[in-house]
Amino acid sequence: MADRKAQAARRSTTPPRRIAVLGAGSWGTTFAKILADGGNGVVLWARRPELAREINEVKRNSDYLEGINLPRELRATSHLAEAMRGAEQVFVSIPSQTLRSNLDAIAPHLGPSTIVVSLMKGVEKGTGLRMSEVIAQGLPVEEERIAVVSGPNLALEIAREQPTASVVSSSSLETAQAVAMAATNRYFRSFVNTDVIGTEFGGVLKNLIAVAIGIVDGVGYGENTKASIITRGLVEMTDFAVAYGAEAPTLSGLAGLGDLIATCESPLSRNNTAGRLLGQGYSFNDVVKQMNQTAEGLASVAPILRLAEERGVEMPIVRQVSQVLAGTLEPKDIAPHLTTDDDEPQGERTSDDGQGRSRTSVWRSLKRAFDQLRDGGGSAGGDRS
Ligand SMILES: NC(=O)c1ccc[n+]([C@@H]2O[C@H](COP(=O)([O-])OP(=O)(O)OC[C@H]3O[C@@H](n4cnc5c(N)ncnc54)[C@H](O)[C@@H]3O)[C@@H](O)[C@H]2O)c1
Ligand SMILES: O=P(O)(O)OC[C@H](O)CO
Repeated sequence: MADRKAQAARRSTTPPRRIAVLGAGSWGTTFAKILADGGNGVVLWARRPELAREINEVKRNSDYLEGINLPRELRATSHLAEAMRGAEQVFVSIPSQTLRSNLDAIAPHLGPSTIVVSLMKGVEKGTGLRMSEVIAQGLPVEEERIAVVSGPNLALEIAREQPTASVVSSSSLETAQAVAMAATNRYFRSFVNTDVIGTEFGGVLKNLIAVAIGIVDGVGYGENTKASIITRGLVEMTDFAVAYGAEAPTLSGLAGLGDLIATCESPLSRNNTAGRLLGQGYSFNDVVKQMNQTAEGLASVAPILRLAEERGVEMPIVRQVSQVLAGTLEPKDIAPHLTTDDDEPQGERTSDDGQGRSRTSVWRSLKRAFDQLRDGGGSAGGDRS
């Protein structure tokens, strides 16, 4: 309580932060609203001048957020330099597969202490890199000034100001806190952690499970099938992320389980919608043609399976999704029980008991926890306020 009061007092006495949001699609525009409603000075970069004009003149983004009134203080521009001038924090919200090609244009406008924040939930197809890794490769910014935001964040619900929480993660707790301070308002709360790998992979992997849920929904299966896929899906997500260095508790937090529930349950989810169309019998190409917004899961399936293979992680549900996308598995045959070629009954491996993880990943987690204790701290995973 005292903390909250101190925070509020600090907010009312500090001048507004200057913030740029790059990408005026549904999430970029919603996030710009979150930040503007948090008292920050926000400029939103839209590629199309007519969209920037609509946002400035009538405070609407009718293509992406129908019926939503945007804050009066929010400004938009189609000039990247103007959006980024003097920005302390730059939030990037464009499709993951387009990030790298935008970095050269962004780089010259970064200040020496600008924080760069990824709002994206995909991995790069060719390299399998997470978005924060692509940013680190392509921009002159140290790892400590890179953050990611991920959580159960369906844009339209938040644009309607429905209470929501999310996670800001950075290898620097100070950076995560600075971003979380900016990205908190009366309807949106940002928690922090330093598990960038877990937070980012949570957002990527839940998309793949949401495609699976959409597929079985489209076929007409009911709640048992979906609950089985969600539960087994969380095991796959945790096994994979831990094998790549994530803290297991992060996958049980907002950026893992939280986002998995939101995305699997909501018809607002584009990944879920894409899956439903596949389940109804549309081909992959038809689905891509019908989607007028970004469904990141479709591009992430192949690189995630490649990465899983490299570390010996089994991902039967994600593999079945890739087979449905390729047209080699009938949507009606997707099932959580197809986990092994072996007919022997398997022990149930849950996401929190560690038994399902390979010995190497359990060992890696233990070693990391031990190293943190030995080095006198650092922050473990889990969502912290
Ligand atoms: N919409 C959500 O609810 C939501 C929530 C959390 C995270 N995300 C993530 O945010 C990211 C953006 O998603 P979105 O929902 O805003 O997508 P969107 O399809 O609504 O908007 C994408 C935006 O990127 C722009 N864009 C497209 N190609 C581009 C290019 N080559 N260069 C620059 N800009 C380009 C488009 O003009 C548009 O403004 C995705 O990674 C998504 O997973 C979305
Ligand atoms: O619409 P989706 O499927 O991209 O999901 C949006 C958000 O990631 C939900 O947290």
